[in-house]
Amino acid sequence: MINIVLFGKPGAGKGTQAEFLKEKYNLTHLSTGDIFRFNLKNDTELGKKARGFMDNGELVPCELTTEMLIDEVKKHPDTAGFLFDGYPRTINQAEALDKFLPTIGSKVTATIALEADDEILVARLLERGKTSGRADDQDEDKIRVRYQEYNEKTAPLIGYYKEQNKFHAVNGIGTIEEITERLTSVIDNL
Ligand SMILES: Nc1ncnc2c1ncn2[C@@H]1O[C@H](COP(=O)(O)OP(=O)(O)O)[C@@H](O)[C@H]1O
Repeated sequence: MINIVLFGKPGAGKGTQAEFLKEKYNLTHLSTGDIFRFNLKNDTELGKKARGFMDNGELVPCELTTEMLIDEVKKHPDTAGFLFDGYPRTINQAEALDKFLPTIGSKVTATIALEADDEILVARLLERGKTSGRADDQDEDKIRVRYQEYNEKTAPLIGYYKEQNKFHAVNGIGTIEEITERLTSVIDNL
């Protein structure tokens, strides 16, 4: 089983690249953002609990997120592996994943970060907000909160995975195809 954590700031292109990588490597793509948005749209109990946090650009509490993620993983017992997109986003979540995966005989294979400058990313998000209907992409203040959340809570994961020799970074600026190529060359050399 190969488990890849796609890592990067909001707007870095994780979702776009995940679409290609899941096909190429036959992986199950789990995007916590997408799962939350599905629950929001369908007004589920989980959606009701997550809405306020998401609309403000804040992280949803870890217990809720981890429980949801583990439920999703368990739905795919026969998969060749997972592509985690948007999870883990805190040290607490990374530790939860490192505790859970061994219970299904697995582990994180590698974390790959898509890197890009903040100004480029904010511009991308505002552009996406024009068409995606995502409330958190339409307001610069909310975007700023997401970057604060990233810097405070998610950036420490770089050190966490570096210590485990599992951290790889690729340049996230270029055409979609160029970036896919950079990612596949990392994965093919794992
Ligand atoms: N691992 C997580 N932990 C807590 N909250 C999360 C997590 N993943 C997604 N969310 C919530 O969903 C929102 C949107 O997630 P996502 O689409 O991955 O965002 P982005 O485009 O900012 O990377 C986040 O701002 C957060 O509120």
